[in-house]
Amino acid sequence: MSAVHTVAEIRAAEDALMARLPDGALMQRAVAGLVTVCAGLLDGVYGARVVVLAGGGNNGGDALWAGARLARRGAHADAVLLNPEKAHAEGLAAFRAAGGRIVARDDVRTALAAADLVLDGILGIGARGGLRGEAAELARLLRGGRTAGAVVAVDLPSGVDPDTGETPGPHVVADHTVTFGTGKAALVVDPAAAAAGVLHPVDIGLTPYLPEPGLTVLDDADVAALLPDPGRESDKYSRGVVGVLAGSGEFPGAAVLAVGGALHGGAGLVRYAGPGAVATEVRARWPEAIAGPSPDTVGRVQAWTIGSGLGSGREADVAAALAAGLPVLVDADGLRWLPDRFTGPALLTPHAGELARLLGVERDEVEAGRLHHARAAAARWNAVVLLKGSTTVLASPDGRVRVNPTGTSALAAAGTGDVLAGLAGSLLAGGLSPLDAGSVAAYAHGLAGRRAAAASGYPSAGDVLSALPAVLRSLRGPLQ
Ligand SMILES: NC(=O)C1=CN([C@@H]2O[C@H](COP(=O)(O)OP(=O)(O)OC[C@H]3O[C@@H](n4cnc5c(N)ncnc54)[C@H](OP(=O)(O)O)[C@@H]3O)[C@@H](O)[C@H]2O)[C@@H](O)CC1
Ligand SMILES: [K+]
Repeated sequence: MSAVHTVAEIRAAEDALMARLPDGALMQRAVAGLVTVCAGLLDGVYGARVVVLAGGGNNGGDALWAGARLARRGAHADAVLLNPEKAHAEGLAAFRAAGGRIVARDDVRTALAAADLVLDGILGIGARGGLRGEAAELARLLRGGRTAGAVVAVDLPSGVDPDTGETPGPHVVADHTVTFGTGKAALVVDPAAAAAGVLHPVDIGLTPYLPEPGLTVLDDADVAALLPDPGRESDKYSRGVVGVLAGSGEFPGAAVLAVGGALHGGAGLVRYAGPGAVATEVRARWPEAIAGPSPDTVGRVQAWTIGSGLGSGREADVAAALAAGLPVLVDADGLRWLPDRFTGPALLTPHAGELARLLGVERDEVEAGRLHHARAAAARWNAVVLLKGSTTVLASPDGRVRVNPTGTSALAAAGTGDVLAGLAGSLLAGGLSPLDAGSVAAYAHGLAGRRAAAASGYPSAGDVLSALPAVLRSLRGPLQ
């Protein structure tokens, strides 16, 4: 599991750690990690051209110290000082002593054009708002492809908002980000995360001083530990029975895909509720599913998945499924008929457009502030909100957040959301909490998307579904 902390938490931990260390020692740990990554990216440090962009804070200090160390190893190091009066004094002295040169304003373009590596030390966790003035102009130059070399962001791409993942204005777009101590929301939540490139975490000894993280990113081992493990003694009922209320005459395929996702998510039994013609299609594809015309008639379940392809005029069916008071997942068309507030375990799985409609804002606003809007909806409906899209975000009403790291553009295809809804509903029926069910489902779904994309250029939702069993098997091992 990787952890993400807020700037306030990082500052408090740094203060506690620095109190036990000699002056400057923490920065030197950060710089050592930064130099190692830079050296690895260069085709030899000796003779390489390195340009340091240094702002007036400690982020600029890191970059200047790193430039100094690379210069000592034979690199040609140039620095652009954005705020010369405030430049980090020790870092600048070390840079000069190592032979580094300060670039005159008129020569910045030329220096960038010749650079093998650019170190972005304009702003780190001290950022407030997007880049302004000359810093904004530099970021534009970098984005305009004025440098052939790699852009390496120090701690964060300058100008992104560390705690929200928002990009309030001009910012650097990096090829790599070397980040210190712990993760930041900006490195895992779009749109900021898209500016970070490849992440290189550097341990500076902060972990013992940091609190439990409010935001986490799961890995394979976390997901394996969370996946329900049916014992040898279990039967189909103890593994969980999931009800799927999905599909319509207009969208029968949504029901087929959602039931397919549910069948592969570990539940022992899937009960489908929907119109006869759709039920016939569902049974033709999945003879193991049981079907009935409505939530009331289909039999007992332990969780409901509601919404994929429901179309219009299904309010009564949705109300009937919700009335059972069971753990529930609501997706797609089902989101039109939410209760005022959930009182039991609930997982909502909107994409940005659906969440925008729920909250009465524009889709662009949701895309620009994914964390904020997912949290707002979680608080408003007392439900876990899984906001789909680039960097899927899950916000729980208790304040916890998870970000899914396995997303892929392969999932941007019709029907993949139905598969996810079925899968997550199945995990709910298997006893997982909405936050665990949503994050495990998103993780496995992303891996299935990647696996399907590796096998076929542009995978369909059916391909993603077909890839799920192998993904789940590789995560949890075979059933005993
Ligand atoms: N603490 C430690 O020991 C360690 C810290 N470490 C490193 O320190 C970094 C944090 O350093 P930091 O706190 O000095 O803040 P930083 O990100 O350099 O920015 C502050 C400067 O930016 C300016 N500024 C702000 N917004 C702006 C804008 N929109 N556009 C333009 N300017 C803007 C602001 O100016 P002001 O507005 O105050 O005049 C101020 O000059 C951290 O990310 C990591 O890299 C590591 O070495 C590990 C050990
Ligand atoms: K930076």
